[in-house]
Amino acid sequence: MADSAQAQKLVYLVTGGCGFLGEHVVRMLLQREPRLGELRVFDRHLDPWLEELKTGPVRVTAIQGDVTEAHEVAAAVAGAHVVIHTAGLVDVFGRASPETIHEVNVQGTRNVIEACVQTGTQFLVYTSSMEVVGPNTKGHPFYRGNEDTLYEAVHRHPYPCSKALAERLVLEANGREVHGGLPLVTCALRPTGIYGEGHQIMRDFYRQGLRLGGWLFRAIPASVEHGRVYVGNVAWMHVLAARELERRAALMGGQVYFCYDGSPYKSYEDFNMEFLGPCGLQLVGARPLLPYWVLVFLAALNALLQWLLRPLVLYAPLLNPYTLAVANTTFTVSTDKAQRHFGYEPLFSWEDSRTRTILWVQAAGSSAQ
Ligand SMILES: NC(=O)C1=CN([C@@H]2O[C@H](COP(=O)(O)OP(=O)(O)OC[C@H]3O[C@@H](n4cnc5c(N)ncnc54)[C@H](O)[C@@H]3O)[C@@H](O)[C@H]2O)C=CC1
Ligand SMILES: CC(C)CCC[C@@H](C)[C@H]1CC[C@H]2[C@@H]3[C@H](O)CC4=CC(=O)CC[C@]4(C)[C@H]3CC[C@]12C
Repeated sequence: MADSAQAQKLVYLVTGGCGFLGEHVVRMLLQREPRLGELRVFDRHLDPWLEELKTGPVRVTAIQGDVTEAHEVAAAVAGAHVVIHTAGLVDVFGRASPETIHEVNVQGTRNVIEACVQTGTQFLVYTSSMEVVGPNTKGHPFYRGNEDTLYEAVHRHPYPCSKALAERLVLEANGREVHGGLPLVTCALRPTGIYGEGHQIMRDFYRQGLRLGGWLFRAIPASVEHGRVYVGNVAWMHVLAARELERRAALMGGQVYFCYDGSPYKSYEDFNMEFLGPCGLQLVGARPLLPYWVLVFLAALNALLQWLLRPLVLYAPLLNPYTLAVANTTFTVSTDKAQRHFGYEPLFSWEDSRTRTILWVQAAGSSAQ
């Protein structure tokens, strides 16, 4: 697509395009990618809002499919110029089995790579995660780190294990020859905790706070910083990376980029209060109300109950040993690599991101969606 780049209309495929992040990527492409000719949205579950998008100038093709099915992926990838692979099983609560998480996140990614190679698609952007790095099982802090910061990445939980393996597959595939003889160019974007319109855990916290009469109770010390990034900026970073991969293949190919923006460094709960506070909730306690060992005990109890009840019912509360460790370990990034490599600047300021999220929480919290 080199010479006629300005004129040629491109075909993009977004896997997981109906998910929280995927929807934002899809809408961002339609708004901000002038070379877009066709947008293929591939997901296991197609959402009704896709229908509205079909009336615009860009051809939007909804494809119901499963990334674990190699033939379905190959059919969707055939003829695409760029793939943004954001589909994944995000489960840190024990809802799915480790085998299923591996199958979707690792084998699904392998299928996407092989489909690119077989069909001649040259550009692949993969949605990785901060979890590929940490927090690690030892609870070491990662304080304002960047892509080159040395950190002992040790995983045991199926989700980070699967994201780390999948990211490695994507990076190792960079440079492979695709059908037609050209090299595959890949990169991986690593969001920290994403927030914004569509963030289900935020909505759940809001509803829980309403049920408790407007109160939430501090569980984690305010001094523990947790990295967060606005979904619109994560989507924008995907769109920009996908666009620039062709022009800057030598620089960007095989690289990883943390996703970042101007969101403040705060604890997980204090950050959530930036949105839940204006929606009428209050966080009780300058310090955690329960001693940490009680939380550790409750998290272990939840894990035991999950295991005992599994034959009868799925018990998957938010608090378990893994989520407690993540929430209780400082992990924040400070980097400008995406700016240096492909000119990324956040599209949404912190104030914009905050306002948009508050409006969504207010609407989502009071409706049944
Ligand atoms: N939510 C977060 O804070 C973060 C998410 N990520 C990554 O971002 C990506 C998107 O995550 P979210 O939007 O939060 O999750 P999500 O669950 O809202 O979206 C994932 C989408 O993938 C689809 N999907 C799942 N299994 C599939 C399969 N077998 N075949 C086809 N489609 C399938 C789902 O139907 C869903 O629409 C994931 O790869 C996740 O690992 C990375 C860092 C942080
Ligand atoms: C008081 C409790 C201990 C609070 C529980 C909060 C947890 C449910 C969430 C705290 C940190 C979140 C994770 C973090 O933002 C990093 C993530 C990256 C991903 O790729 C997927 C999601 C997640 C694991 C995210 C999940 C919820 C938390 C564990």
